This record gives sequence, C-alpha cells and structure tokens, in this order.
Amino acid sequence: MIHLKNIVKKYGSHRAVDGITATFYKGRIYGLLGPNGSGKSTTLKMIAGLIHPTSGQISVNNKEVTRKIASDIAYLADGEMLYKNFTIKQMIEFFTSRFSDFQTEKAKELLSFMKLQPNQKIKSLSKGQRGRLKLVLTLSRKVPIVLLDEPFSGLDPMVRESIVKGLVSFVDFGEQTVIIATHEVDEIEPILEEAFIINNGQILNHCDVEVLREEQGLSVLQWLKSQSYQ
Ligand SMILES: Nc1ncnc2c1ncn2[C@@H]1O[C@H](COP(=O)(O)OP(=O)(O)OP(=O)(O)O)[C@@H](O)[C@H]1O
Repeated sequence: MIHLKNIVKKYGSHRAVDGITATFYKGRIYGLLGPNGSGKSTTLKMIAGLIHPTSGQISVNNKEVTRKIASDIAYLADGEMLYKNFTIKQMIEFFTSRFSDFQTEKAKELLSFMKLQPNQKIKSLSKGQRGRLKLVLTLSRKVPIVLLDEPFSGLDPMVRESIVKGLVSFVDFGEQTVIIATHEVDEIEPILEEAFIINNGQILNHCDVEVLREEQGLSVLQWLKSQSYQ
C-alpha cells in the first residue's frame, strides 16, 4: 500500500504538488490522469524516492520513502532511461546486474511481445521502440510497485491498443500495485481499476472504474470530461 498524506512539493514559490492525500492499495491498477503540468510526474518521482516532498509524508508498505525504496519499485521514467551506446541485450544485462529481482526469462518474453531484437543498438531504435524497451525493462522486475510515467507516449496509435491490452498479461495481478500517469486516457481505460484526476497539483476526484461503469454508465473518459479543469 502506498499512502500520501498532505504532500506538497514546491519549486521556488510554485506548488507543483499542492496538498495531495491518497492511498493506493495492493494489487490494483491506477490511472493518475491530468493535463500537462498538473503534477503527475512530480508525484511519481516522490513515491519512487527520487525527489523529496517539501512537506507531508509518503509511506510504502508502512515504510517511510527513502532512496532505498528503489528496491521495491520499478519506475518507468518519462525521460531517458536507456544508454544509447548499448545494445538491447546489454541493457538487459545491465538491469539484471543492477536489480536482483530482474526476471531475465520474462524480459525475453516481453522482448518478443514488443517485437524487439536483442542485438539492436539503442541508438538505432525509433522513439516507439525505445518506449517499448522501457516497458520491457520495467515490467521484468518482480517488485510490489510499478510506476509508469507516460508509458505509451512514443507508441504508434495503431499498435497502442494491442500493447496496452497485452501488457496486462505481464502484470502480477493482485500482487503488484501499478500506477500509470498519463493524459491519454482512451487507450489505458480498459486496464484501469481506479483513477485519480490531478489538476494544478491537487486531486480533483477519484473513482472506481467498475462502479463508474455500472452505477453511472460512464467511461473514464466521459467522467474525466465532466470534471472541470482550470
Ligand atoms: N525540476 C523542476 N523545477 C521547476 N519546476 C518544475 C520542475 N519539475 C516540474 N516542475 C513544474 O511543476 C509542475 C508539475 O510538473 P510535472 O512534470 O509533475 O507535471 P505532469 O503532470 O507530469 O506534466 P506532463 O503531462 O507534461 O508530463 C509544472 O508546472 C512544472 O513546470
């Protein structure tokens, strides 16, 4: 379980995250949805222990978050996380040596699912292929928490849907808590169980996707559109 209590992150006088309180339960898939600059990446980086809140508390499985939390969390960064002079195989070897939980067999399956070849050089990959490799590396770790920051942004819209749906088979359901930060709601909607809307660094609303569908007859996208952003 991840618990955020009244989290504020300031850059100078700007409040990138402005008093977020939220709980993410074990084994569920969450969407952290919001427009550009709303505080999604900042929130994920704080959960991953990469940056510290200005105030408030974050705990992961009742442990206070420090840099050591990296051993419990697989984090797909919005920016670069690949070494351009490596081949895919070398990148996988690097992750294998860096993370004792890295599952090489799963990485092979994921590479094949993502149509990537181990001998390809990172610098020769397209943006979409690099995006696929980042997913391979992140989802091959056996960890309780997976944080994905804009994981589908470089992917061709034609294949995005099948990749999103296929990815579900690579998540350890009921065991891994997955948080996906994105402003592209449509494609990830089928795999979400809960969603938080974030805007101006604050949580605007939260829903259980199944309850939303059954009780209000709304898709996440319809629900999102009914909320007012400022
Ligand atoms: N290192 C930084 N220094 C100063 N301001 C920052 C820094 N990182 C983020 N911000 C600001 O904090 C706010 C939230 O940024 P953040 O990257 O968390 O948004 P986001 O929701 O992930 O956006 P996007 O969808 O564009 O990735 C923005 O106003 C951004 O300009």
